[in-house]
Amino acid sequence: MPTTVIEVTGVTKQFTLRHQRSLKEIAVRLLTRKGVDKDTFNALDEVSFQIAEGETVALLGFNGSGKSTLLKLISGVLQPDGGTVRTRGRVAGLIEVGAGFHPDLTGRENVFLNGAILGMTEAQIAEKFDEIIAFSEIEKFIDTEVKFYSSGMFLRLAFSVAVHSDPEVFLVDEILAVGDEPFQRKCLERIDALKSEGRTLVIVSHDLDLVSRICERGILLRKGRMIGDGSATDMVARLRDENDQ
Ligand SMILES: Nc1ncnc2c1ncn2[C@@H]1O[C@H](COP(=O)(O)OP(=O)(O)OP(=O)(O)O)[C@@H](O)[C@H]1O
Repeated sequence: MPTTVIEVTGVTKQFTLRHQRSLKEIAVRLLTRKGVDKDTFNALDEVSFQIAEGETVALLGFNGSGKSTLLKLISGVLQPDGGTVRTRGRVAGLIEVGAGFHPDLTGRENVFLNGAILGMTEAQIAEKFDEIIAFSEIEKFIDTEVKFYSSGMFLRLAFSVAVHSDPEVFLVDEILAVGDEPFQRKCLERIDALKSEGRTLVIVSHDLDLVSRICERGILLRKGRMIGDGSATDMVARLRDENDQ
C-alpha cells in the first residue's frame, strides 16, 4: 500500500463577500436588525480526497472554482473552516509569487529566509546556495533588495529555492504565468525530474495540455465542490465538455 501524503477530509473554506452600501442602506439594515453586512460563501464545500506518495495530480476547474484555495490549504498558508487537511513530509512549492519573501531584504537574504520557512537549516541553505542562484540565473541582482525585482525575477528565485528544498510534496500554482520561455522549459524539466524521483506533485494550471502531460490524476472542481476524480486526461476531457455546453 502506498503511503498517503495528503489527506483532505470534508474541507470547507468560507470567504466573506463585501458589499458597498450607502449610509441609508446601512441604517436600514441596522434598524431591521439584519446587522452589518456579512455574506459568506463557500469557496470550498465538503471536499475530500487522498493523495498517495508519488502521485502527480492536477487540480482542474474554471476560474473561481477553488483550485488555488485548495492548494493554499494543502500548503498550510490557509486553514479550513471545516474538515481537516493532513500532510506528511516536507511540503514546498510555488503558491503565490513573492509569498515568503521580504521586500526590504536582498535576494541573498531572502534565499535564507525562504529556505528557513520551507524547513531547511541554515547549513543546508548555505550548501545549496550557489546551485539555487545558478538555477535562478539572477546572480547579478542577488544583492539587490527584492522590491526592485521584476515578477519574473521573483518567480525565478522562489521556484529555485522551493525546488532545492528537497520537498516530498511539491505544489505549483500557475508556474509558468510570469516566467519567460527558456525558464519555463527549465522549470518543466525540473518538475519532470522530481516526478521521476517519485516525489508527489500537485499542480494548478489552465494549460490543460501541459497538465495532462505532467499529471496522471485529475481532481475536478466546480464552484467549490469536487465533481470528478480520475485520470488527468479524462478529467481534462470533462472540463472541456463543460466548456462546450
Ligand atoms: N482571500 C480571499 N478573500 C475572499 N474571497 C476569496 C479569497 N481567496 C479566494 N477567494 C474567492 O474564492 C473563490 C475561489 O478562488 P480560487 O482562487 O481558489 O479559485 P481558482 O479556481 O484558483 O480560480 P482561478 O482559475 O481564477 O485562479 C473565488 O470566488 C475567489 O474570489
